[in-house]
Amino acid sequence: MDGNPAARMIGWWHGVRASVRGSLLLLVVACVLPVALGAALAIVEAYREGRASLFERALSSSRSMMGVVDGELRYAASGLQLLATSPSLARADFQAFHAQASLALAFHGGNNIVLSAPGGQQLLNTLVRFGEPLPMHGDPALLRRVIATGEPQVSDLFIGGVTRRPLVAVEVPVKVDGRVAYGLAMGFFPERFEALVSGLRPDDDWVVSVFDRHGTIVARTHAPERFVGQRGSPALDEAMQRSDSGLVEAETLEGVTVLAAFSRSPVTGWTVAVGIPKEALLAKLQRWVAGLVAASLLLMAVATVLASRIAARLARSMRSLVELADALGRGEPIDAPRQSLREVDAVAQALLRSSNLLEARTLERDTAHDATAAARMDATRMRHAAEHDVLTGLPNRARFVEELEARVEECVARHEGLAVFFVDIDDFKPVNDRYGHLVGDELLRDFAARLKAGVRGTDLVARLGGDEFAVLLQGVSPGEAQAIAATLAERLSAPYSVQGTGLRVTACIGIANCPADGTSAMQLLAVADAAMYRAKAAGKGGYAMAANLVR
Ligand SMILES: Nc1nc2c(ncn2[C@@H]2O[C@H](COP(=O)(O)OP(=O)(O)OP(=O)(O)O)[C@@H](O)[C@H]2O)c(=O)[nH]1
Repeated sequence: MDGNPAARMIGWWHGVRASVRGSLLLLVVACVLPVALGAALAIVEAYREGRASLFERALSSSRSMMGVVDGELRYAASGLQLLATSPSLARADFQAFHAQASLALAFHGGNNIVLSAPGGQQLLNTLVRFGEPLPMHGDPALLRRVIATGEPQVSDLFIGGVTRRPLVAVEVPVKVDGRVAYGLAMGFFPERFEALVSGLRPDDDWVVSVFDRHGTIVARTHAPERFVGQRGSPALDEAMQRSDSGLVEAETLEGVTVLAAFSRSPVTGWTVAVGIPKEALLAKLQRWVAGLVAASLLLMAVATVLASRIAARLARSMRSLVELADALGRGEPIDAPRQSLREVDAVAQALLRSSNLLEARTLERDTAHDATAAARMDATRMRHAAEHDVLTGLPNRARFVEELEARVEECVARHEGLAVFFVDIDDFKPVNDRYGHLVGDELLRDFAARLKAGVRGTDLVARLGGDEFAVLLQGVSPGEAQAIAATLAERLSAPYSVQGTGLRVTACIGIANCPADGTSAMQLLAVADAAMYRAKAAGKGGYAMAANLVR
């Protein structure tokens, strides 16, 4: 048993009796399947690349949005720093500063400007008319950081003291005589940042969120009223805690699966996250897959139809070849009409040539056979004519002598008895003379028949010529021969009726016995002839043994 799987496979393949149609369909599947698989792999690869490219776009978008947010805050800080140098502040002329701050606010996207004492008491708020009572600083921690560092600071999301709404602020220190005398802040509503990042999105589906240093949503392009103030989705939140920028597949707070990228600002510690719905990518993939499936099915259908047609055509051609071959096998003449397939046509023409050749050979053989049969018939006829008498149909002298020679040899070898009768009609000439030769002929035929009927079927009766006949009796003793001759002479002398004429003739029989009277055909015939003459001499109508004359 061959253990090689490849050899076993080849062996199995050779053992399979497949139809043309089945083989062609297998070919179709074998061709289409790898193409479809290749296309599927290409789609998967394209999906991977598309995913990577989307991540890349999301990341670069998050960086550029972060830059814009940073720019806005920086711009606010620089505006505040400029405002902080106002002589009105040095003079503590807050009313004049209120007017200056309100004017400066118009050049920024901020909501208000607030001046606070180091202890947290708001001294001035552009949202409130000068002189009216003011609340405490909304984000005391921010003020403390500003005082502690002497540098501009950006807040986290907090609830504004006047607006009672979530907002963020940029605050700078106002130094008088070298020490921080106030905190000057510009507040922003989340909508300001929403507007900034929204304008940078290439697609409205993109979900962009701006987070403060603690991961709280400061602004959001989608449903800000629901989610500002909350933390991001757990996966994104976790990723943002781990690193300053990165990529993550996560669900938004609404439950939409997105490919998200985030970047943290090294300046403010804020983070911008951009989420691109995966659905768009999947929809594209679905379109590709649907296209691939449709193309594969179409290709398969077209190929199957073509294969079926080719198979049907081949099968038809093959069937016609089988019919031709069967007809050829039966030896029938065949007609091979032109086939549409070149190879099949070549076989059909070859079968036609074979048929023609076979027909020609058969004709030749039949002709030769007919000639042989005719020749054989002629030879048989000639042989028969050469060995038989035309009138009576009995073997003639030559045949009788030939047979006698053979039988004599046998009898001598076996020590068996054999007798030869020489029979001659008495006074036949007068019959001819009186009744004519036709009557004579008829009488000769009747005589021959009676002679034949008077001996055994195995005995050979021959006409030697004229009115002379001979009989060969094998296996008889001289005594038996004599008895047979006596009976025969008796029967032969009974009246004949020829053409309505009653005739009476007798015959003389000369008997020679082998081996007593001779051991050769000619010898025995001559002895019998002599005995017959002796019988005639004795008075006709009798028989005579070679040695003795009886009656
Ligand atoms: N009708 C007919 N006659 C034949 C034929 N052959 C020989 N003969 C005749 O047979 C006759 C024989 O006569 P013969 O030999 O003289 O003998 P026979 O007349 O019988 O006289 P015996 O023999 O002495 O008794 C001849 O007249 C032949 O012409 C034949 O085929 N047909």
